Amino acid sequence: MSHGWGYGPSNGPDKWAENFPNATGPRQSPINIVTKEAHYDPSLKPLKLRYDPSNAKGILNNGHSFQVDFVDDTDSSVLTGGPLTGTYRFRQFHFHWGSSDDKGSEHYVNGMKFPCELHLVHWNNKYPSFAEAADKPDGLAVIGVFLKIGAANPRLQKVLDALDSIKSKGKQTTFSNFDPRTLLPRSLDFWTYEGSLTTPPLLESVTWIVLREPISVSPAQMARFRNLLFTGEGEPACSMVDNFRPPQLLKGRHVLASFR
Ligand SMILES: NS(=O)(=O)c1ccc2oc(NC(=O)c3ccccc3)nc2c1
Ligand SMILES: [Zn+2]
Repeated sequence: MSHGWGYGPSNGPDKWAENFPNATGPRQSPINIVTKEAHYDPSLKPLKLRYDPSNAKGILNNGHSFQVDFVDDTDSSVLTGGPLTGTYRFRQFHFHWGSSDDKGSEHYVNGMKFPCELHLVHWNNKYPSFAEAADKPDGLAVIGVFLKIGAANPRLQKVLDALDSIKSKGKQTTFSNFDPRTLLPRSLDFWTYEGSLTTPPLLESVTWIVLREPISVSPAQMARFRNLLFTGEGEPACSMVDNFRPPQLLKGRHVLASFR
């Protein structure tokens, strides 16, 4: 059985190009955001997020991260505004993190890494489904939020408390009545650029919207992310840590800023 992609020495980001040719494409993510080179664009609109907490469906360990899935068969949880044209339906959020607090984020800011990064994944409702949207240049919009070490974040508690029941790959449980807006910082100032999924198949279909203001996470809370396993029940346990792709070449792209 060919080993699937992952984050280890034999199947990690440096090996992905062997099976996923997008890996060397012109609009790959993540990137290092050099703030002085981000151009303020007054035509960018404020982000508009409307999430219906009752759309929360479940939480799943997918073997690469864990994700909280939302029902996306109506326009009840959507993202509009910012750099976007049209309406993007919210589908799921997930995280990337490190084995220690000095790494973990996928995007960097002026070369600075954060211990964790939250991604909220949305798809353009001009397409019939996520799958149909996922390979279109304007198909997806992902909001990235940095987590920085500080006081314990009470908004993370419900998510962290659910992790005990999805420790190994393939495990899932119900997760209901949750408003992802509670995970966002006060300011919705953002950088935006055209990029890709940061995991295989690395589809170049993502308008990235990375928030400038991080939210807090405590070292004890970070430890709970690291209790998860990449591996399934009955396999030799491998801690789910360092599930991040390093920054990719800009290849001529420009990053825009919604703020001066
Ligand atoms: N790190 S990332 O770039 O945000 C990223 C990377 C890879 C992803 O694959 C999916 N698939 C679905 O959400 C999905 C939604 C509905 C049905 C099947 C899959 N979302 C992703 C986000
Ligand atoms: Zn992600």
